[in-house]
Amino acid sequence: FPGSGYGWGGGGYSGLTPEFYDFSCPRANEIIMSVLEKAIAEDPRMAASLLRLHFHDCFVQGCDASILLDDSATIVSEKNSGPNKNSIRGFEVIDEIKAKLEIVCPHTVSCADIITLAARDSVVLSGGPHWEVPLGRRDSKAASLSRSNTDIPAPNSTIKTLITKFKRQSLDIEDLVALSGGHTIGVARCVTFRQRLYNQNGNNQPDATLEKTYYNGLQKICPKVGGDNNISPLDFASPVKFDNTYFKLILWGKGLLNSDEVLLTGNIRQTMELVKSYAEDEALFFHQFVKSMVKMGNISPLTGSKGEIRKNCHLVN
Ligand code: HEM
Ligand SMILES: [Ca+2]
Ligand SMILES: [Ca+2]
Repeated sequence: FPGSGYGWGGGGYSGLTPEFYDFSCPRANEIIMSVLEKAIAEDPRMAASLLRLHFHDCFVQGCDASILLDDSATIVSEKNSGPNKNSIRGFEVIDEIKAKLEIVCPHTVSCADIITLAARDSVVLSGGPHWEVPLGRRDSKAASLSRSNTDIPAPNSTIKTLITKFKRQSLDIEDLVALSGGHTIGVARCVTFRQRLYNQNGNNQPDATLEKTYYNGLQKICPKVGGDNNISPLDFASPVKFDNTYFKLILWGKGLLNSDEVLLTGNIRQTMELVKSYAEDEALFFHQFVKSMVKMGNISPLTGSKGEIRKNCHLVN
């Protein structure tokens, strides 16, 4: 089996293979990469946004491009869910890729595979690891606003909730910690971390695990009232570089979201030890991140005659 070691998801054989478009659209990879090189050069944050787009797609009905569907007579779009609204980005870049691919190989490359490849290439272009992406996902004919609201973890989640929500996707503790390392790039809005600054436990006190100087800086960006959309880097030391600094910052009390810091402080020995290991050993982080990205990318793919290849990623055919 070509690409063996990759086509296997958490629950077994996924039916996907890296060679899927080798004959039907051999230039797919290079076309996607060329669009991304330009988009990320113009806006370095776009790499982060595309990585997150993949995560928010895969956690709702699997990696089926459900997140790209707009509201219509039959669709209630996931774009308006709590985790996505005023937050998720990258749709225009996916559209540009899809338009180019439709010219070269019409009705061939799924929107779901485009998102998956764009996430991988975004990591590569940010200085992270490269890996082979199993391909052959097809696109959904439905979306789920309700599951987008319930299945994507919130930033104030406890460690137990994070573990539970990952487990629901057949992702384990190693996957949770490694994939959280996606926060080595990109930013978050004040509304997603305000609670930690002013009222973490309902006692009008900041989160005690926040390092003091970091906390002082965050207060300036994120006041008690207003400034909801002010942004702060998830990894302020290297916000556009894919590296292991995210884990070092957590050790220093400088993780931005509650969901970041509780990987260390949430009293689960295994997550705590993984944070320390990844902070010490970038190669180890990269190795596990790749494994976990393949696993996340293999969540409930539509294959064979299930789903469809959308002509326009915004709409069912
Ligand atoms: C573990 C549970 C997770 C939680 C609670 C979480 C939460 C968040 C939140 C609240 C933001 C900021 C959104 C905003 O302010 O608009 C964010 C951004 C981001 N997340 Fe996560 N996330 C999690 C896991 C992941 C995973 C698994 C990945 C990918 C592997 C990821 C990649 C990103 C990236 C790259 C950004 C920055 C996006 C940008 O700058 O546009 N996150 N996350
Ligand atoms: Ca989906
Ligand atoms: Ca970084």
